[in-house]
Amino acid sequence: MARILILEDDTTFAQLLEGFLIKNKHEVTLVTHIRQSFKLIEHQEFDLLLIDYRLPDGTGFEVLTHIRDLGLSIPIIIMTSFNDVRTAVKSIQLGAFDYITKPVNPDELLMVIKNSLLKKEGKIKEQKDTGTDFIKGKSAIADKLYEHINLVAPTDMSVIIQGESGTGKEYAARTLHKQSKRANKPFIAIDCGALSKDLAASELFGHIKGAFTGALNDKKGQFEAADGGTLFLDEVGNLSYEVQIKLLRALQERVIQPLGSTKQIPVNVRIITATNDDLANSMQQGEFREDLYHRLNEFKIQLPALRDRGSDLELFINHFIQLSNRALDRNVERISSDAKALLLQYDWPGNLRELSNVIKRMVLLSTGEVAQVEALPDEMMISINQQLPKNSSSDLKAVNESNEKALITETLIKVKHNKSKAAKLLNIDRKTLYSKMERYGIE
Ligand SMILES: Nc1ncnc2c1ncn2[C@@H]1O[C@H](COP(=O)(O)OP(=O)(O)OP(=O)(O)O)[C@@H](O)[C@H]1O
Repeated sequence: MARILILEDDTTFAQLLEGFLIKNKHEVTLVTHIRQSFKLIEHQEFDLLLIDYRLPDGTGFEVLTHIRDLGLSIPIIIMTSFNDVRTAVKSIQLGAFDYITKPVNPDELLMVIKNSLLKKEGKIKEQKDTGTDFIKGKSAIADKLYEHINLVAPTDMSVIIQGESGTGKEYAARTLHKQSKRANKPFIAIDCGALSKDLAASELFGHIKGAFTGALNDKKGQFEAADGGTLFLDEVGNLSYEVQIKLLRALQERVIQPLGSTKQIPVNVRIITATNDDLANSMQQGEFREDLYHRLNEFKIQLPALRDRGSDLELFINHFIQLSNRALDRNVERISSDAKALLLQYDWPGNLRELSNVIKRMVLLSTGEVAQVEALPDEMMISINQQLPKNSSSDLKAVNESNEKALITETLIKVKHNKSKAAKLLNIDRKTLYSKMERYGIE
């Protein structure tokens, strides 16, 4: 049983959710506005927040930032429409545990809630710690990436890992650590995006009792905790200017000074940072210190977007199917050709994290050995169609055929593969529909 706060302004949907979660033995509180949720969070304890992204008095981001500023560690799940997946992915950077796309599938929701609660209790080991769920890929771009990783890993150089959200920056940082001389010492990952301005310095460098209101005991900072090992600073661009100065000093002088203390503590830490913004740009705008940037950027690794990884996409699809089969006790052996065609066409703005979520949902919804297109979010098709105008082909026949194929597939999904209905909507007869489906290889 968990105490769940639902923040959702669509009251009918919220009540449906409430009923469903109560049936599954959770305790539920419903609110429709952000300001109501702030009041409740201050006075009541919750195990989990389930938040709609678009709300009447703001967005889910404001709740995430508020929770972060309060220093609370309640898992937050953002509910969003498929079209907002880019924003949902951003919410993960701000500390959300996960996101779920609307229309919410009940089984998927229960799975995400269960994972969040287990993670909160520390009952699931971070998957990222194990070596078996990691794959490299076989594309030319992956070869280049691992060539760079292998080159720089054994050195003590500071590395900046740059890449869009969900491309696997933390995975890459762990790989660098594992392949370094520091492998037997700690690897500590800090999400700078989820740290409030006030807490960041104390988290990194520690504090002594009484250093500020609320500092009831001495606290060791992560720099000290990572001594001898690697400190991974994710979303480093979010650190405030004051913390940037302290960080630079720690790197240059190899000592840290906990807040409120006069003691200098020597530290030996390798720094790996990650960013999905262009730090060079923040630097030009005066938001990120140039001296710190150069100190962090002794070597840069660029992680490719999933859409640019060519044949790796199929490898990752199969990999995530295997992982999801294991986690969800399913037995999906393959995906139908039209589902596969969709997965290969989509542009994956949320990269590997989004792919992993979509596949997990697909496997969850597939009870047989073949995952069908119905197990993919309908909106994915719409999004693919919006991508189509980018097709720069000057071959009119090819463009027409590709549009026709997309429209037929989309309609079939809409009518749940009822061919008569699809033919009617498309304004063609059934026979023509069958022959077109055969020509385009639509199952
Ligand atoms: N090489 C890999 N092999 C298998 N799975 C991977 C790999 N890299 C990333 N993933 C998957 O993608 C998810 C996102 O990876 P990760 O957290 O490292 O991305 P990120 O770029 O650090 O994201 P963010 O920008 O949001 O911080 C992981 O939880 C994992 O499921």
